[in-house]
Amino acid sequence: MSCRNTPRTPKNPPNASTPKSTKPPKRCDVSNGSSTGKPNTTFTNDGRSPRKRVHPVTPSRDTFQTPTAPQKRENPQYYFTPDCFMDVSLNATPKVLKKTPNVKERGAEESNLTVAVRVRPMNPRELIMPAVQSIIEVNGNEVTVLAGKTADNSAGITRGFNYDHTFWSCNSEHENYADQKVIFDKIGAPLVDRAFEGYNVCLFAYGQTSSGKSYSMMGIDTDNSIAIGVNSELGIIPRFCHELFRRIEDMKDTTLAQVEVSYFEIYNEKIHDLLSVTTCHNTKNVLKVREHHIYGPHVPDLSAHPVDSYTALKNWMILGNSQRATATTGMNDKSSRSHSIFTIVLKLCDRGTGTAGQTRRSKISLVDLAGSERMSHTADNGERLKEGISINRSLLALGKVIKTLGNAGENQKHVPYRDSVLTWLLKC
Ligand SMILES: Nc1ncnc2c1ncn2[C@@H]1O[C@H](COP(=O)(O)OP(=O)(O)OP(=O)(O)O)[C@@H](O)[C@H]1O
Repeated sequence: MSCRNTPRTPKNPPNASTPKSTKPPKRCDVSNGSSTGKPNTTFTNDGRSPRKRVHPVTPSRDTFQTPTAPQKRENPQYYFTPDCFMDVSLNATPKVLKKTPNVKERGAEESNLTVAVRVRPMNPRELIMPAVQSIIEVNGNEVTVLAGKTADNSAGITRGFNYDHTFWSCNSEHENYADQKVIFDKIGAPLVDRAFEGYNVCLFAYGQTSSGKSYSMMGIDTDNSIAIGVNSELGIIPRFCHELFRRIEDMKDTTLAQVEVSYFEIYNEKIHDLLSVTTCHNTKNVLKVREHHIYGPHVPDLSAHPVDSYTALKNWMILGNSQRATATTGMNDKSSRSHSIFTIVLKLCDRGTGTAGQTRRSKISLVDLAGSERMSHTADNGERLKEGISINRSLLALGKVIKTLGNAGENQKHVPYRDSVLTWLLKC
């Protein structure tokens, strides 16, 4: 589908199949993984608590039209609202929204925020370091850190932390070993469900540098095949996209679906479009964030690309990954030097017998954050140092925002979203 504020850059990259227009609604989840024998965390917010505003989809920018839509065109608010902020169609509001109990009534397990921790195996660098051993243990949903453990296993201090999910990925012989498929099934698949119900979802990976965030989110494409089953190293994002199109195929007789993707990075507090076909590798255009008076911060000039198959989407994903800023640091041979945000907009319309069916729209944000780092371990030259400072500063801002939201209570304090581009954009 076409977006008023989103210039339609040239079609799909080489090999991409013919695009189809589509624009979706939203839902939100977050996830992060761990590394270095240390846990990486994954937060998921399935947006089960309805996104504040629910309103009909505007016909001028949506292929799917509702009978009442033409009236909305006369309202300037609808004219200038970016497509990415078009929430769930009023008529198609999922029933679960209406049934959502208030916070006091529901248990923690029904929270719309899920946090998972994954423990990765030690890497070759850690394995050859003298006297290095794992200090993490996972039991059920608890992670235990043996903070004072010594080489001879003498007494130490232990600390336990509980999460919604914990994953042990250190040795494949372990009975609870969690591979990429297990991670997706537990963390990613429920978000696909929510997205098809019309919620916005956001999943992000958070952790220190080299903890395995990119591995968990994107994984490794070992055989360049579109078949997920034969490629065990693929991460949550490709699996999510594959599952999305599998379900669309299953429901094609009853539901018309449109999918659109965007991919951008925040590098040194600047936004770069990773899917811009006009971008030269070393001269990326810097995009601006704009604050919409109703729908909040957005990136008006970000390109959005309609896709009609997993193959087409994968071509965009490969292009975006190739343009992402990475570098070798003292901690990671291919360290992400930017936060990347892969966005899918899914729009579903029931094939009704009448003139127009009901529309559900969901925005899916899959975020691979850059890792926090100690300058003494990673920063070996001026550029890395500058990147590291920027990364740490924005992660600090993210921490402050999460903390403020968590402590907000009834006396909601000022939430410092504007302290970094990342938190400003994630505000919506
Ligand atoms: N669960 C895992 N199983 C096997 N290897 C892993 C796993 N997690 C991470 N790795 C490996 O560890 C290394 C570092 O992982 P990755 O690059 O994903 O870390 P990162 O957290 O994204 O780092 P940065 O923040 O610096 O970008 C990679 O070589 C990756 O293949």
